[in-house]
Amino acid sequence: MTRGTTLINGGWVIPMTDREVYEGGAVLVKDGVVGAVFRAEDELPEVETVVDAAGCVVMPGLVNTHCHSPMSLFRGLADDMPLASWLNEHIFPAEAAHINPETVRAGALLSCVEMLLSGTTTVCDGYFYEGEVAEAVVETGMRGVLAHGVIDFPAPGVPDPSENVEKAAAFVEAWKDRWPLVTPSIFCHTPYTCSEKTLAVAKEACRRLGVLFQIHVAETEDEVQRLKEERGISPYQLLDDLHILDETTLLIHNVWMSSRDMDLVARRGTTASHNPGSNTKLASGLCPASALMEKGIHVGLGTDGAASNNNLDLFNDMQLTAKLHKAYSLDPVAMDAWTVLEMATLEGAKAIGLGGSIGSLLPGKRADIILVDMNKPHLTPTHNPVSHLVYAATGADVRDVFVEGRQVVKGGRLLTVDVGSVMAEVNRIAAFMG
Ligand SMILES: CSC[C@H]1O[C@@H](n2cnc3c(O)ncnc32)[C@H](O)[C@@H]1O
Ligand SMILES: [Zn+2]
Repeated sequence: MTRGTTLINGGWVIPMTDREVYEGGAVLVKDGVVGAVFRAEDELPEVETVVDAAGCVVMPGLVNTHCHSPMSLFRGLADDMPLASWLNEHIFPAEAAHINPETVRAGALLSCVEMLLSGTTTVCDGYFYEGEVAEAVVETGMRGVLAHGVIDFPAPGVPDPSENVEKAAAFVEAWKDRWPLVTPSIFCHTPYTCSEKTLAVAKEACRRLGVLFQIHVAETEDEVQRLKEERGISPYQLLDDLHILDETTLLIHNVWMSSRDMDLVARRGTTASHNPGSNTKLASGLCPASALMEKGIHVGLGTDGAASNNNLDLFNDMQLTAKLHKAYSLDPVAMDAWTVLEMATLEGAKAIGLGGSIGSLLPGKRADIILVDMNKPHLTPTHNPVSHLVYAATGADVRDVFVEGRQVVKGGRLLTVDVGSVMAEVNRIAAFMG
């Protein structure tokens, strides 16, 4: 028996290293890392702890490639309107009035709680006071690629926009080697709220610091149309002219893309985040995710913030992705369940620069593992667990969650923070919002 070893044994192991389900398999975890994956017929090692996974799917934790975690504070504050009104008339004013380090910490804690309980182990996030988000991620035991936001207006914590990139770079310096589960990054809001100079300087800082550059792009038809009228180019051409499109840039939304834009992004090796919940609710449109993947672009799934989705349960977004693309293309084969599951795990990990360490249960990768309980009426019978994960399960079916080998959810209960207190604090803050 090797000390410090855990065997997650039984159920349907889906390692995401191939399109195979190991029925009655097992996963060995040692020192926070996946030690081995076993098939039913393999001999199992003697270990210190055994977790009984009978009746459960055992798979990599989900990867949320786009979120603004503090925005759970604004959940349900402004619904049923387009992006421009949502942002300019409701969200920006609410941020100016209510965002400060304490409220960011409270909203981020709530989002981390929601994500962990629904099986998301890694979040790629961008906001203001992102250091507070990082503290919340550490406290709850999540993994995160966390970005300080850059916008050319006075913003929470950055009253002078001329200091925005400097502040973002300072965040990266502060978190670069601080906590192994936190990878810092920089997030430019959009090509229409950041000047060309800001975009170029922010990307240059990312290059110097060796971190991911993130940006919302081509979210609405109006955004693309305006740039075309003003400059005669697409936002992708603009970003490429500024040398921003490369393998360490994550493009978020990508709803209004031409095939020329897609080819350009593919040539540059740039990655993408698909946010179907937010894009449908704001009536922005649908990202051509299948076409992007056919061109070899890594596309992950994102929830966006809880103010535009309105929850952070990636199981919802998986189901939406599978169904929307079929309806839109009139092709029942489009976005099959395996493809969607890959987007929510390994492809998402690749999209945010963590493909070498998470997203599958390949031995040597970090042990971010979830158990999804199939012993539920709405998941019975289990002819095909992959089908259930995409078309029938919800985050509430997640039983256990491990991040870096540490159990943070057990039997549907969070072990790291007191959920009631987190909710009470957000309710206290929300009481001040009109
Ligand atoms: C610098 S990122 C934080 C900034 O982005 C705003 N935001 C949230 N969701 C969206 C979206 O879908 N499109 C554009 N901007 C968005 C958020 O409110 C923050 O101000
Ligand atoms: Zn966003």
